[in-house]
Amino acid sequence: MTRIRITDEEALAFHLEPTPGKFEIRATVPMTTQRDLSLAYSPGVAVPCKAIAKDPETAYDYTNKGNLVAVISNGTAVLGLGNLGALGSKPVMEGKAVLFKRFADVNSIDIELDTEDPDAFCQAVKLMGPTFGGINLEDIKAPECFIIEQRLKEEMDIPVFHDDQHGTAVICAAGLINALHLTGKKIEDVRIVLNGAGAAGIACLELLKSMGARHDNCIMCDTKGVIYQGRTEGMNQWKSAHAVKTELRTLEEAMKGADVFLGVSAKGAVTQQMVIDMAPDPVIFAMANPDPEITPEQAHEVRPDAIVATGRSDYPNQVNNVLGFPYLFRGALDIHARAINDEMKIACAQALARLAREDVPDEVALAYGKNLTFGRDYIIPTPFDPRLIHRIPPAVARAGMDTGAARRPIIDMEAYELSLKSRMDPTASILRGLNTRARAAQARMIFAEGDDPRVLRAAVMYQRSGLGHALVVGREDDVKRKLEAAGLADAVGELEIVNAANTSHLATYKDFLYNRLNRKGFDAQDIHRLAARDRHVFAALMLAHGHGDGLVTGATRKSAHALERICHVFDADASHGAVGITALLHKGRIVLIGDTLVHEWPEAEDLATIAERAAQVARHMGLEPRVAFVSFSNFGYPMSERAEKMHRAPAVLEQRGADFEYEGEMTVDVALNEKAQASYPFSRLTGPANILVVPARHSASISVKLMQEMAGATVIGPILVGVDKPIQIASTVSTANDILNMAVLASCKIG
Ligand SMILES: NC(=O)C1=CN([C@@H]2O[C@H](COP(=O)(O)OP(=O)(O)OC[C@H]3O[C@@H](n4cnc5c(N)ncnc54)[C@H](OP(=O)(O)O)[C@@H]3O)[C@@H](O)[C@H]2O)C=CC1
Ligand SMILES: CC(=O)C(=O)O
Ligand SMILES: [Mg+2]
Repeated sequence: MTRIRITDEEALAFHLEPTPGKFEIRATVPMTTQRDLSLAYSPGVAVPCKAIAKDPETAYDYTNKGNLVAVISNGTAVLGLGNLGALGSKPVMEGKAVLFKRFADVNSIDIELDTEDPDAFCQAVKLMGPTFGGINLEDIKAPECFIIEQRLKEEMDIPVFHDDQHGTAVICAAGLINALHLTGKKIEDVRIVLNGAGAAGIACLELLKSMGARHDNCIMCDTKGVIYQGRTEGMNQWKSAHAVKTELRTLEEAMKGADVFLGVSAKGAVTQQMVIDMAPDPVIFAMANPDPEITPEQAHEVRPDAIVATGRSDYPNQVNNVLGFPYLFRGALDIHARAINDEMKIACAQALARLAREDVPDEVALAYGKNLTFGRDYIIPTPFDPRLIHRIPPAVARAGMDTGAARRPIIDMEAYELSLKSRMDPTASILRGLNTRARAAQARMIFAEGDDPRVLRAAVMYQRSGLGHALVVGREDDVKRKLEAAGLADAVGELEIVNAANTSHLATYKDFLYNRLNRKGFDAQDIHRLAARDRHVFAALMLAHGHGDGLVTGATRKSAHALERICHVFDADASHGAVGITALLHKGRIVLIGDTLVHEWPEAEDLATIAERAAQVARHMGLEPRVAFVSFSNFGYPMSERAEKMHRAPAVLEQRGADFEYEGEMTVDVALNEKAQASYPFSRLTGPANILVVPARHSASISVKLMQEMAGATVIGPILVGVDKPIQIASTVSTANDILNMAVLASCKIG
């Protein structure tokens, strides 16, 4: 697996841009008119207030309570970094909140409480109860976390769940079920050593014991070594419950002959010698974050037979509570649960373990960049597995209903599973799939505008994300200076800087260009100027000669200018069938619009070509194309000279025998809205269109920019399609991330 390298600067920039932090709040109701205001606020709001006061259960209907979880910490055990204080924990808590949203569509807000006093903490959380459907406690150190959770559970009527305890325990149990399955060992027989007797450690051991692990077979260690019966130093009642009668005193001694090591302690707590001393087929879950007790490389170096997992995303087998808390809460919220009980946790662990043993669908393999099959390097589902959202919450909800935790049981489980499937944003998986394909392609990407800091940052990201090799066209001293100014001084040696002065191919490039342009009014002097001084042309020449696999340009000059320069080297104009397609991503929907780049005023034949090219892009993105030729009229009414070509384009596609759905002409609402479509039952579209072919470039540009500015849609493109080699043209307002996206598209050869 390619390890993704990130620098401290990148981590800070990620948190700083586009706005400080990781999320914001959006209204789900219209707030534009006087009427909206009267309904959302005074006087309309009085009606649900009175209804809730009369019947508190209706809060789940009239407020966001039922899908809102608080992530609450006091920052006393932030990951494995120790006590960083309430404010110091905020980035982790914001992170948990966005994970809730991303993976299970649970709205979540982080709350950092500035107290280490359990009484004050409980009092604050308890008072917040009415606001939330659930409370996720996070990164509170032991033993206070046990006292806090216990008390809040008793005093609150919504699920209170300490993620570091139970989230971790559930995932650890799921992973262990499968690791033991692979090694043929039984939980009743294995010798388990657990390092870290805190929140995570105590909960892990408790859950494993409830699943059959034998007390005498489990040795728990902390900073003072083995927790044995009679030990007095650094003890508390929760540790005492796991003390065993033993002569062992150190972790080193305990590891001799152990079958399983579970680490929820600190970086580097395990040595290679300890791993050497373990029993055959040892299971090692080094779960400390961000750095594990021992790295998989170190463990495998001395024990190739080990099954190793960590808490990190950049190694196989990620045993991290991110696989649990989003889905546990999703299931609990959907039954308006009073609590998340042990049965719900065990159901979650078993469902996760089962899922990992099943056949992995292609889309997961695509997102992960390799085929995953149940085995030593795949004992637990990956966080990006799209099946998690519709497989885990139903298991949790069912267990909650069976054990009396549900306030509002789910009647139709099948419908519930379907609703879970449609909750998640399909655009995310498309973007992820493209990234994975790019990573597999390992393309040498030419970034033509090495004098622009955004381009340089994109090139560095491209290379450091393991997408391939970045070739930057620019002057060495200039690139170096700009990288240093961007805080990326260490990237200077990583990028390959290319220019007319340091290439050995300039003469070949000039000959090629001369042959293409000598009858278009360009003399030798013009050719030299273009090849040696114009970076768009130089970069295109590199690409044409195979000195790179793809090209990104257009961040510093208008796209029309960049395209005109590229046309000197490639047949990238309308007459050769080149087309620009822009993807709009908004509210979980993807719509492609064309032509946004090449054809100024396409005729019916050109419109058919645009549809074909767009269909090609859609299929590359994993979408089944449905094309609508859009205008201001529907199927010939009102008649207009301007709409006529849109009316004729479908017939052209029919003649060409197009193998995708297309229809027109129609208005945009009929194209995109199923209900509006129902008025035209003869239409050949079987659902809302995902490709809009518009009458001209101005209407394309207006539509895209309107969606971007008014609706906040994500825009990818224009994607240049129909040229021999992958070339993508960014725009002058592109961010470094947009430019990186263009490089990914070029790398996937979408175009
Ligand atoms: N992968 C995952 O999903 C999760 C991983 N974790 C990781 O687990 C670790 C502990 O978290 P948490 O339980 O919340 O923290 P706590 O502060 O509650 O507990 C930490 C425990 O680890 C022990 N410890 C610390 N350093 C060492 C060491 N070098 N050797 C032996 N024991 C040690 C402490 O011992 P003592 O009692 O003597 O002070 C204490 O018992 C962190 O690294 C965290 O990132 C936590 C939750 C989820
Ligand atoms: C993953 C997690 O919650 C932790 O390391 O604390
Ligand atoms: Mg945590």
